[in-house]
Amino acid sequence: MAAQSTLRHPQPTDRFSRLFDRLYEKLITSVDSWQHRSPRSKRTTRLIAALALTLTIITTSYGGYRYRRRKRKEREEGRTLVRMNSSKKLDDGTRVIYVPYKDGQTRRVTIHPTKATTFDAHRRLFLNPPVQTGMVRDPSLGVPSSSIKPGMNLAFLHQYMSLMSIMVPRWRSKESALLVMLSVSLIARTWLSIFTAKLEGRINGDLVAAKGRPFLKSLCLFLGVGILGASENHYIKYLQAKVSIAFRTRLTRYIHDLYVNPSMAYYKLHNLDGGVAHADQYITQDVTLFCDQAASLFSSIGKPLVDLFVLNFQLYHSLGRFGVAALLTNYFTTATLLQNMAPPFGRLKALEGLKEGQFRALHSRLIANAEEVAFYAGGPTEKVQLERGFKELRTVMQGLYKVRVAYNMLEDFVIKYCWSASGYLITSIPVFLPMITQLAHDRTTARDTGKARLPPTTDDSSSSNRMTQFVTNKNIMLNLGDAGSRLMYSMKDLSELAGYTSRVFTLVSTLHRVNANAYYKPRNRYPELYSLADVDGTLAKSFDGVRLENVPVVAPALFPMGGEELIESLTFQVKAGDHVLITGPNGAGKSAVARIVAGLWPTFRGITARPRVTGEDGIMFIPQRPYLTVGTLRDQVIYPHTEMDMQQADRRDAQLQIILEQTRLGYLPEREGGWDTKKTWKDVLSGGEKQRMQIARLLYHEPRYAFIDEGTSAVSSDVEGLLYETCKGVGITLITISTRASLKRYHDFTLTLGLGDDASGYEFQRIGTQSERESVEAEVRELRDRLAHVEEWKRRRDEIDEELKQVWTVEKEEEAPEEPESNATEGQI
Ligand SMILES: Nc1ncnc2c1ncn2[C@@H]1O[C@H](COP(=O)(O)OP(=O)(O)OP(=O)(O)O)[C@@H](O)[C@H]1O
Repeated sequence: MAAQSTLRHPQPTDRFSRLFDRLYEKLITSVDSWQHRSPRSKRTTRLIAALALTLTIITTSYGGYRYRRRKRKEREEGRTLVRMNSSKKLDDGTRVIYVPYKDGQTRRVTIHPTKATTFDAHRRLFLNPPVQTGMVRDPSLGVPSSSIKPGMNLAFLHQYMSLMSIMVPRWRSKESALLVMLSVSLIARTWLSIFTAKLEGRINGDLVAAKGRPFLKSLCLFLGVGILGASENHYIKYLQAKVSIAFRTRLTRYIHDLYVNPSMAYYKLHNLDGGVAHADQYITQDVTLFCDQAASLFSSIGKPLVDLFVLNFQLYHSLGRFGVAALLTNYFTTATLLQNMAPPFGRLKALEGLKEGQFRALHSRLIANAEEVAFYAGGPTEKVQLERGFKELRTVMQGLYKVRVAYNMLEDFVIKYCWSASGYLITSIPVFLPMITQLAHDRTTARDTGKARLPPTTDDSSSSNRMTQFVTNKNIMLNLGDAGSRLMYSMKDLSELAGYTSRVFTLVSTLHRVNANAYYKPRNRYPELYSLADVDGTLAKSFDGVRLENVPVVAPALFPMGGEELIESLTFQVKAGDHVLITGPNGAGKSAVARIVAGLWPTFRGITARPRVTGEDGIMFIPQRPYLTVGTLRDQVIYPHTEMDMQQADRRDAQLQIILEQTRLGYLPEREGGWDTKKTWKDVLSGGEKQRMQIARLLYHEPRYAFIDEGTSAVSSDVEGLLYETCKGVGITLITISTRASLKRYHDFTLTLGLGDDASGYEFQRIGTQSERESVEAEVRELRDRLAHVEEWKRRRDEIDEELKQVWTVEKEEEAPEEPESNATEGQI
């Protein structure tokens, strides 16, 4: 028979080849028909093609040129911005930062702010969880009740999924891609485990049957697979770390957007809401632990689950239904047993986090107030507090480790020994009871070899086969045991994750409550008077001036308690050019007025009106305690501007120098080594210098109105006057809070608080008017009257002393009756 020509197409036999051929023929036919239909000659076609090619080359080159030019410009801009350690802020709030990259290059990173619509959508998840989760207890509290204990329950599922919607915002996000890559790697790793188990089985089988060549071949393959397996393991760990960082980045940015924003949640959270103490610890430590655990969840739970599924499927082929059923029964029984005996790790972890935060806060406090404590020599007292904080933390930690060690012992015994023993028992089924698994074995072999049944075997080959099968099964069992134990261990991780999830969820939901002002009035009853659910006033921010109309001055209490009323109803107005001095005794509520106007404290009733913007052309507040920021000397003057803002405002260092001269701080740049010097300014500058620096800030920003709260109390009186005159000279309307009557000369009005018997009265007067003079005279008269009584009070005090002496003498005599008697006896003798 003639050999078939190799040039001839062999007849495609499979379905795929037939489909391919059909498609290919269709394509050729359509190209032919298009050529026949085209009226153009070959020359025209060539001309068009040449033109198209030229055009493509030109546009591509131009595009490439523009791309390179843009990149170069970006690099140059990046270098400048990196040098200035600054960032660009776009109109939509997007920040572009340039970070150093390899070999002096820079990389542009764009940070988009979280959209308002995203916050709106999430608010429902965080403030109104489904009823089934059991998290809604008291709707008036606004946030889900924290009384739900962290653990494996529906509340945890809801909390976890809500946080996941922040960390993986879209299917097409970078985080989704990372998770897909991680899942694929985990599946690949499982496949490699099975492959290795089979290979080991084959190596052992070849060894028993003394087959040299196949043995060496399998050994080489084993080494190759080993390289893949080892790299795969580390790649999985790398991916897991990347997922954790990506999660943390998303979550931290989201929390920062909620925490440090124009609604000043960073102030309100601690001073008004109180739902979360030590937010710093939540943001730094708990978020990190949560992200690490959440990222490792995919490996610690996802991988064992995939392993269990795939490996059980494999075992089903070798051990049959009976084996797998026995195996699964064993797993479920022990898993249920362990689950029921597991201590509440989630709750304990959450408690540990809380105590850790409190201990850290004590240390932060000591660092922040080191000088004051040192002056008082208060070290021993502070130490007692620190040790108390640590003792509380230690008690929780010890409790956690105690319950953990007992549980771990049980877990290890069950997983390592009971499971291994039952594993060996089940693996031996095909050896001792071949009839049970014969069917499955035949089916598997048929699939592997393509034959329906194995040929009859000799004794040697049958023992080699048994060896191969046993080692394969044993390895798969070991992998299965490992997967099962990892799943069991991860249950503990899961319950710890529940603790972190609960803490992070509480932080995010409380921040949502603060931002949305979600303090609802309770149904069927009145809210606490002057609580956050009882705010009926208005803060209007589009007024040229400062005006309070029937506003009660209330020192607020933490939600849901009611605040303390300092002044029942305050009304006054400050127009441009009318400088006002707010005065009165300590604690009368002077700074409270500034807090209400700044929007830190609520306007419970009435109307507060103020300019829209803070800073230039608006209003500025100089707080009682001077604040110095982290950064250069320049940053101290321009705060809250950054260097970038200063450039955009077209301001120069020379102008800053003039401002410092005006505040008598002109020597600072030279003394400190220039504008770019970075120091801990809080410790470098004296009390008076700090206050003068605050006035320098005022002169830099030139607002229309400025509240100065005891801003010059440490400044010498000659410089004080000069500072006030300079501020007035540049057109700033001053609203000064001070107890110094001497400051009246720089102001036009006084608002005196704390008048009357209960110190809740007030008076708003123009300085120098008849009534103001009369009220000052009345005050002086009152003081004189009081002084006139001093001699009388002294006399009365002496009388009381005399009376008391007599009482004490009588008491003493009554207390010691024995002594006179003995004296008398002595006298008689
Ligand atoms: N964050 C706060 N939460 C609750 N109450 C506060 C808070 N800050 C201050 N208070 C209270 O409000 C009252 C008024 O405080 P404010 O600071 O306005 O007094 P002041 O008149 O400025 O006194 P001083 O002259 O001592 O500065 C005080 O009784 C004070 O204890």
